[in-house]
Amino acid sequence: MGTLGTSTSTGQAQNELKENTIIIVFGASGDLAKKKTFPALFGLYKQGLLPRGVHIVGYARTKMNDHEFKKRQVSYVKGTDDPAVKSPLDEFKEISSYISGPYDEDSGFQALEEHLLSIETKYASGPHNRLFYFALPPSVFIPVAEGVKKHNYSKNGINRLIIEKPFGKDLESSRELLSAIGKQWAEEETFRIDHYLGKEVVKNILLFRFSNGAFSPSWNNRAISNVQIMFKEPFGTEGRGGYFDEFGILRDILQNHLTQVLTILAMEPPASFGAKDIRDEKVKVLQAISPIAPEDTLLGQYVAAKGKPGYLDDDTVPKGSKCPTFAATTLYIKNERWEGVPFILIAGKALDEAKVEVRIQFKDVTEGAFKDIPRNELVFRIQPSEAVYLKINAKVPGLHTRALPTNMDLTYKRQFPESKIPDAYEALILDALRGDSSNFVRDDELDGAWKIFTPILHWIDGKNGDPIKYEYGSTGPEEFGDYIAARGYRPSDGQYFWPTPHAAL
Ligand SMILES: NC(=O)C1=CN([C@@H]2O[C@H](COP(=O)(O)OP(=O)(O)OC[C@H]3O[C@@H](n4cnc5c(N)ncnc54)[C@H](OP(=O)(O)O)[C@@H]3O)[C@@H](O)[C@H]2O)C=CC1
Ligand SMILES: O=C1O[C@H](COP(=O)(O)O)[C@@H](O)[C@H](O)[C@H]1O
Repeated sequence: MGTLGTSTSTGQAQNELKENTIIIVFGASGDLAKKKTFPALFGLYKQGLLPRGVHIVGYARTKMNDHEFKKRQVSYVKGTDDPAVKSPLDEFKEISSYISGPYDEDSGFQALEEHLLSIETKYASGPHNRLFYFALPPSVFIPVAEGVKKHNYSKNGINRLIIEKPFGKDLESSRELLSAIGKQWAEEETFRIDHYLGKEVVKNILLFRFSNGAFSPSWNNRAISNVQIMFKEPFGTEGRGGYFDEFGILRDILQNHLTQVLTILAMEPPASFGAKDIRDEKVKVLQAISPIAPEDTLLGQYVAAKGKPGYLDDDTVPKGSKCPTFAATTLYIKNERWEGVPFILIAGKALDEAKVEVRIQFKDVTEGAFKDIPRNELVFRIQPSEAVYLKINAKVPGLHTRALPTNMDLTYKRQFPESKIPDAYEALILDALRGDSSNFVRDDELDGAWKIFTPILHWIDGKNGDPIKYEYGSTGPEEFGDYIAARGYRPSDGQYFWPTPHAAL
């Protein structure tokens, strides 16, 4: 079986950091570091996938002693330890350390450098590599990128920089960010992470599309009516309101995660599965999409219900904020393959369930006996319970002629019972260590995505488009059903009776 990414042609990852490597996590006191970055690093460590002799260094302003840092660092790591034996978790804590310092003063980076050098004296001579991970708010990306380049850039080894989204707030600020960081860091050194590109089912879309000839003839506007890419979370901002209110659901989820998924669904076959060819094709999709129109956008904000607080009840949210916590918007790709097919992006917080999925709805069967039968749908369930399934109509067995929508089902747990589904952050950090940027966001992809979203974001920031209230724990604004119906979506559940006089026996 072939593999994707830079490992395809050579069978070997390129410029892999195999030893003498320190991973430095900025923002080590924060939510992302605690919930995702450190657990992913531990996951890789446990599997023996980090470079030999690796060290992890956390950096942030918060003053913490070693004990406090390590307690926090592993607070989201799953599994229990047997206190009688030295566990991988103990080892992981031993190779980790913490330095506190500012993000905008030389002194902090100088202290960090001393610490890094003291670790490196224990390494064998030869190149010393450094992977810098920015688990930071974008407001400090630039000073930290500059400080690190000035004081902490390894002179004799490989340096890499992983930066978290959101990359800016609109096209202009994103370009400023790109340009400021680009002055110090080469594009090949910069890995812009969008963790949805590390999710197993998202990675499967490429393979599914381009290795299954059965689907190629119908992957276009002749067969497909509409596509929904939907993100649902059953909890609200809960303490992250300060961050969230500045960005809103469009910048938090739609402009990056869902748009990235869209490009993979819609791209033309790449010349190869190398990083450049894949990203070239994704950029072409973005360039073929017009900016989003306000009339194609439905905005919502959750209110208190079922004993749960509303968005405006969160102390970290400014009073009277109009920030959308739910959005549905429709993108049209102006090319021969996709002309006329609505790609509906939907994301909401505090909804009725946790679910992220892509739903590709095929057109009705043409005139004739089955013209009213439910449509086929191909669903990629990204999470939870990863699956790909195709809704098809089948005759119910028996002496009657009744058709029922049923599923051809590839549920991962059933189909691959032995396989562990990797965590997205584990997969992407490993890619960065291996120098494979296929699943990271290139500068022109970012530019393309911001061009599509900036006008609607400015329109919303100008206090236009009052969000519609929806209850915590609901399916979103009541208008949502009509919104997707108006864009061609038809629910496909229910039974179907054969349209003949002796139908339902
Ligand atoms: N949390 C999550 O689930 C996800 C987050 N992200 C992205 O990761 C990045 C970090 O997110 P998250 O960890 O949630 O954010 P936090 O608000 O927890 O910030 C991380 C750390 O940065 C420092 N910090 C926070 N605000 C400021 C500020 N205004 N100026 C300087 N330093 C500040 C704090 O450390 P100290 O004060 O100690 O220096 C904090 O611990 C963001 O870009 C976010 O969009 C992406 C995907 C998921
Ligand atoms: O980037 C973000 O993603 C998380 C959801 O990530 P998931 O892997 O759990 O689906 C979201 O909660 C957060 O608001 C956003 O910044």
